[in-house]
Amino acid sequence: MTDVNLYNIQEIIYNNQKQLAPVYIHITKLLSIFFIFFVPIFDNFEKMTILIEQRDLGVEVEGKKMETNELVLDGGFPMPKLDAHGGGFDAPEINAFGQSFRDYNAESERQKTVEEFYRLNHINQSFDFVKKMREKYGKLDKTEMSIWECCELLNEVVDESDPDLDEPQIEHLLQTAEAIRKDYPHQDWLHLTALIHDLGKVLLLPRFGELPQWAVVGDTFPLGCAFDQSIVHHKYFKDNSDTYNSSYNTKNGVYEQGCGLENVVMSWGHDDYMYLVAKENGTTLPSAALFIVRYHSFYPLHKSGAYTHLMNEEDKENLKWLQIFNKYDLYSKSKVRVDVDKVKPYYISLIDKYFPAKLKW
Ligand SMILES: O[C@H]1[C@H](O)[C@@H](O)[C@H](O)[C@@H](O)[C@H]1O
Ligand SMILES: [Fe+2]
Ligand SMILES: [Fe+2]
Repeated sequence: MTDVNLYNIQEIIYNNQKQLAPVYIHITKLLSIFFIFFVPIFDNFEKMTILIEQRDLGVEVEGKKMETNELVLDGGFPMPKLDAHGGGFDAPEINAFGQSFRDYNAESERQKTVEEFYRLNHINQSFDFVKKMREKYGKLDKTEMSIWECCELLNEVVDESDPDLDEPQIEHLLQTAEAIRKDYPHQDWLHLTALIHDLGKVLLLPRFGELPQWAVVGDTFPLGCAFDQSIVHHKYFKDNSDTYNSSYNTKNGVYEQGCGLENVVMSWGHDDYMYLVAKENGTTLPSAALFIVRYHSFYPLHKSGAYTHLMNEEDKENLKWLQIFNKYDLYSKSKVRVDVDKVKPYYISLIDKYFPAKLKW
């Protein structure tokens, strides 16, 4: 009896399987179609999301929206599409103090220090002041040292203009470099650019004349033409004498449309100084790297799209790299420390590749 039942059950299953066979085949076919056609589409949805996100970083240049994901060549350095790093860097929404990044009006103790910084910065940065500083520091007669020695000096430097970070600056250099290295593993020049971009902050140290914070850090802006409304705490320019100089207070001021940023006098600080150091010591870094170092604090341009009428074609190309870099410079700021000894050999090898052993500062 049991045997018969078992046999019957087996037969039922067998018959069912025979009947279901075409259904199974159908399901298998459907699954293959799904994997062949739909999975890549879903994959692209993900990439599209990234592209849209990146488009917000685009800046309008003479009425034309510049896309940061265009494939372009820069001095022989192929520019990867922004989605090439497959997801990439996740920009956090809040900084280490629980506020959104670059919120210059958030109520906090730090906000007061930052605002006071910008008050002094906006009163004192003038066309004449910058001319004098460029001449003085352009001599590079302060000291001689390697790039890594300079990184170590930044152990002692804290930036009062920064609402998002109060760690020693060497942490910031390594955090930026490591974050960009993760997403752009083959662009070693970009890793090194990140490492050196803020080295100019040594101007705060006694050996470099101990300049006040307002002459070293903070966002930068052009002198010799009108101060754009997008500059942080713009109101303090009312006490800057350039505001009342009729040669300097028009849209173009002393410049011509499209003259190129290299002909524009920028407020003095760590960007321009480090650019001078790198260039005069004969770095082999590409022009996009020098552009990043020189204009990374120029938020009115790369974030707000102001002053684009002063750019030339080369600036427009380089701006795309700057906008990629900026994301890492800003959003990698955190309390998570990088293991300096672990990453040091890698950065030393890059320094050897792109810089002489000793530089004049
Ligand atoms: O406070 C920050 C800091 O000083 C950065 O190094 C500079 O590049 C930024 O533009 C500035 O806003
Ligand atoms: Fe900076
Ligand atoms: Fe920075």
